[in-house]
Amino acid sequence: MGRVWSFRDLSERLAADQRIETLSTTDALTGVPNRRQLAERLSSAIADAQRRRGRLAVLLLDVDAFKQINDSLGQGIGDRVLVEVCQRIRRALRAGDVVGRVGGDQFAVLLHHAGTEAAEHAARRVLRATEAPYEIEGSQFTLTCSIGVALFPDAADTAHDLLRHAETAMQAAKAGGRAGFRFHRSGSHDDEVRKRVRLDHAMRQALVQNRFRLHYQPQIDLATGVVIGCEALIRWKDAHYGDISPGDFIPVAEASGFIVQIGDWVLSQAVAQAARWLAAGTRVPVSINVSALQFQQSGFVARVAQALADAQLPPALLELELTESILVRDAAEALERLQALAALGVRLAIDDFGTGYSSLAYLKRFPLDALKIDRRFVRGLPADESDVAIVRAIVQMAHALGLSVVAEGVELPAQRDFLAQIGCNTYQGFLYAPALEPEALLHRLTAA
Ligand SMILES: Nc1nc2c(ncn2[C@@H]2O[C@@H]3COP(=O)(O)O[C@H]4[C@@H](O)[C@H](n5cnc6c(=O)[nH]c(N)nc65)O[C@@H]4COP(=O)(O)O[C@H]3[C@H]2O)c(=O)[nH]1
Repeated sequence: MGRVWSFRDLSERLAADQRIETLSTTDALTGVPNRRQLAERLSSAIADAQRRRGRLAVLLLDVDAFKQINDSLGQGIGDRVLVEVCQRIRRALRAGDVVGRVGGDQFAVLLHHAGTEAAEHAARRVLRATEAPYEIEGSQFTLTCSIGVALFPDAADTAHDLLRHAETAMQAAKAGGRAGFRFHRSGSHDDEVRKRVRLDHAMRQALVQNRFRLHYQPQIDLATGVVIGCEALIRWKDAHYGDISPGDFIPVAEASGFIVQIGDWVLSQAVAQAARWLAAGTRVPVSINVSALQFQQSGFVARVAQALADAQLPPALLELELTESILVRDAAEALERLQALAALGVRLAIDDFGTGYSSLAYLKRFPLDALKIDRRFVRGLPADESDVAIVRAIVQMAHALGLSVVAEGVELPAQRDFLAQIGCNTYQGFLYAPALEPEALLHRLTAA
């Protein structure tokens, strides 16, 4: 049966809704916003400050040793203490500032338009106000509070993070002897810098102490299944840090410039290894990764020539993998350098193709031999339509330009089979083998 709503029903309903809304956003004991409402008000204040390029501060206050008050004077008095603390905080602040109860004995304060100085004044006022003697139901006592302060935009730019940082600062105030306040110190950036500096230092030690190794990942001809080359990948086992991935330390070396020395070491090690394999009767071309900074060194071409001469390696057994960014950055100079390298007789490949900006037509200007398709495009093969379209297009156009194509990161037979079917030339990936120690690679080659 249908329900007929009267005005009375409606107004009761609205009142009930209002009550529910109030209960879910207000702290029942003190009547101030609860954590949820405070976080909402903080979020909108942040959005507003962002628009105005303004500032704000969050204070997180915790009553010191509140449990003792509860235990010795009883929970009833404990509750009244919290109500009084809350009133004192409100009176110590400006009209527009917001106080909320965010935990048992924790209050948070949102100070609009406040920077360091204003936040410090407010924290001092709140501490003074809450430290004045209390008299509740005949009991007289004093208490202290600890406050943590976090500023927007200095410490964080979300309500959640500001509250979190204010809490950490409050805990620091407690650890520092209570009854005081602390600002959040944004250590994360400094920590990051320190970490990078330590890693850079450790890398320099590692090179001197000969802790780097090269492993070699086989590259397989898709038409014949024969290993026709390998990619040298650097490995670092540090005495203190353990195994460190090149994905972690190469970017640090690139940022500090140390990549030039590492790259030089890789070059001489890789050509020496290929020369040893050749001397042992196995002809395996080696590819090495060349960073942009290394490539841009004025002596780079001469260095490559020297390394080949030192190892007496035929240049055709060395391939340099360059990133697309090398071609895009200073095209005229890059072209000259690539021509000099091609004249030496080394092979040139573009690594991680598809992730940069160069178009295939643009590649025509450079004396390249191969393109390596980034493993991100290989991952979705053969099911992902867009990966299929991209890989197909790269293979077709590369072939039109006379370049051979190497697919990276092949992990599944279905990926390999699809690549073979569309005429891709070579693949590498865990499906055949990860990067192997030189002896293990030779073993795979001779056992095959
Ligand atoms: N998921 C998956 N990954 C596969 C598969 N097959 C190979 N890989 C990994 O893919 C990376 C391929 O090297 P990259 O794209 O040149 O990416 C390299 C390269 O940019 C850089 N790097 C490594 N060695 C050197 C080096 O000697 N010199 C320079 N400049 N960079 C290097 O570090 C990056 C990471 O190297 P690694 O950690 O050795 O990671 C290697 C390799 O171990 C596979 O089937 N699936």
